[in-house]
Amino acid sequence: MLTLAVHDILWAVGAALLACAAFKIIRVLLLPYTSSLRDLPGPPASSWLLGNVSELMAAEDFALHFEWLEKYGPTMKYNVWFKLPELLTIDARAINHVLSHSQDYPKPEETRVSLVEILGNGLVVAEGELHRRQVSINLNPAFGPAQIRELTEIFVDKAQQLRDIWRNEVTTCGGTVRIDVQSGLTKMTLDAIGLAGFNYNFNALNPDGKANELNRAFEMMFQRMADLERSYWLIIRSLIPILRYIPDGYTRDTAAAQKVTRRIGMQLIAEKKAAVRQAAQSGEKNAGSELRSRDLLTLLIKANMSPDIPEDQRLSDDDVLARMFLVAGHETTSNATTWCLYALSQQPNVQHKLREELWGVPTDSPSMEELNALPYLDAVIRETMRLFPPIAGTVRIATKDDEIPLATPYMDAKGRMHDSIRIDKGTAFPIPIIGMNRSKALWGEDAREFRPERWGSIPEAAQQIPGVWSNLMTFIGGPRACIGYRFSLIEMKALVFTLVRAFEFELAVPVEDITKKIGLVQRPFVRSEMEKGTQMPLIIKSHTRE
Ligand code: HEM
Repeated sequence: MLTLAVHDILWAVGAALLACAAFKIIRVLLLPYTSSLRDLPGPPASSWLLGNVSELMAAEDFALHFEWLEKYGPTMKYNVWFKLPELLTIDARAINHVLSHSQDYPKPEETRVSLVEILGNGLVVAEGELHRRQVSINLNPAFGPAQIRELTEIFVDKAQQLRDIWRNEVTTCGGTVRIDVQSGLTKMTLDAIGLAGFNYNFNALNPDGKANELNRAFEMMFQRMADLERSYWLIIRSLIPILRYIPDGYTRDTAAAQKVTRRIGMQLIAEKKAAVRQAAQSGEKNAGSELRSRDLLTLLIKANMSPDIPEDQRLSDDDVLARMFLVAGHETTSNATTWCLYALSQQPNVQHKLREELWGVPTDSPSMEELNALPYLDAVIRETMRLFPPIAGTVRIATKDDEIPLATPYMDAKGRMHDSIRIDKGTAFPIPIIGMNRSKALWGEDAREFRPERWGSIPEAAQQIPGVWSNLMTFIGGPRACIGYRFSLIEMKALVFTLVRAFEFELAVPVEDITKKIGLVQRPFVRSEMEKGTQMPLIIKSHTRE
């Protein structure tokens, strides 16, 4: 009797689950006819199963997105699998609405879950009140101009170390050498974030080229983050939570890497807490003058131990450890600098003009103020960040039905005009970083060209872009904008200053041979050497001044 009851209950639960799944599937399949996006203008789907996915995958460097935006206007839709409509808008007012209402538009759950697996429950993935508290209490001060000024010396030292390594190679090879600049730049930025972030020497720029234990663990984590967007298994796994319990190479690798980062991270935290306590006890007022005391982790620990912070608002050691993964920034900066050297290799006049400005500075080791006082360097960095944003796009999810205001009204498929987009709860809202940065409608006909001179006066339309920095979407905007942007910009200026003074750069392969693949960042590849992985081969020659 009891067996029968259990059996019946199992059947009932199974049937309920099946009905629930069927209801969800039917609802999704009906979206092309029920979604509030259905009447937006846009290209017809090529097939029911693939929508426009195959054309999108065949297009390079977002060319199709730009073609569509020019044809259908700044607010449109295209179709993905099963003809599901996907919104695409570069309307500055709409983007501003979404970014400034960050509580209503968080990151999608699957992105957050995947990042938590790799990074732990840190700032990049925290939402709501927890995020606000973490940023306002503990992090913002550590990323302000005063702190970044202190870190400039680290950036300049590390840039000079990279310059000396390349100079040796040039000398050994008799005057010119082909170098994969991306590899050296990535090592430099890892070393810089190690020292600036937590006074840890990754020693990635070491002469024997061997990676230390923490460096290897980080390499593994970044590799896994890049895989998130490339592997079908990982995409499916992020969408179906139960699959995450199946042990695979991915979980094994990330767990092993996390074990190493946790052990070394906790040891660093304990050392820094002891040092902060000791400094407080001995009344040391001058703790900020040493390299050890200016790293971001020490600042964070000091702020967290301050008597002004109520006990219940302090971060735990685990929270602090998660904050160490701010290194999420190092590959973005090296990637942007790689594309900057590429752009300069394509524009000898710009390279020459920049070098002349840099040689006007009477020191090899400039301060933050000296770097910021160079207008052409500034314009070159802005233009690089506009044309080559390391992160091409991101996405948010509407947590409630909403009406998003538009600067430019659109005409729907039935000929009616709308000055807002109606959006249903659960709809994805992409933030097309590269789409806005390269839009002809916003930047003018030469939007796809590298032209630092444009920064003398930017078009009025571009001035509406709600970016946290420089009317660009590169670091996005609103409460969830990148907090490391000042850090990156000065690091990049230190690198470009040091390298462009020392060397002349030329592309080592025909320009058509360079392509990009999107992982975590937009990585460069050589078409005829895909097996070598990501690289940016440049011919480097020492610059000599008469
Ligand atoms: C060129 C360099 C960089 C670029 C282009 C960049 C870009 C971005 C973007 C687009 C976001 C928003 C991602 C999203 O919400 O989907 C972001 C967030 C973030 N970035 Fe950066 N970043 C750079 C460097 C850095 C550096 C050097 C650091 C730290 C030292 C850093 C720390 C962070 C943090 C902590 C967040 C999360 C902020 C939050 O959610 O409140 N970034 N970054």
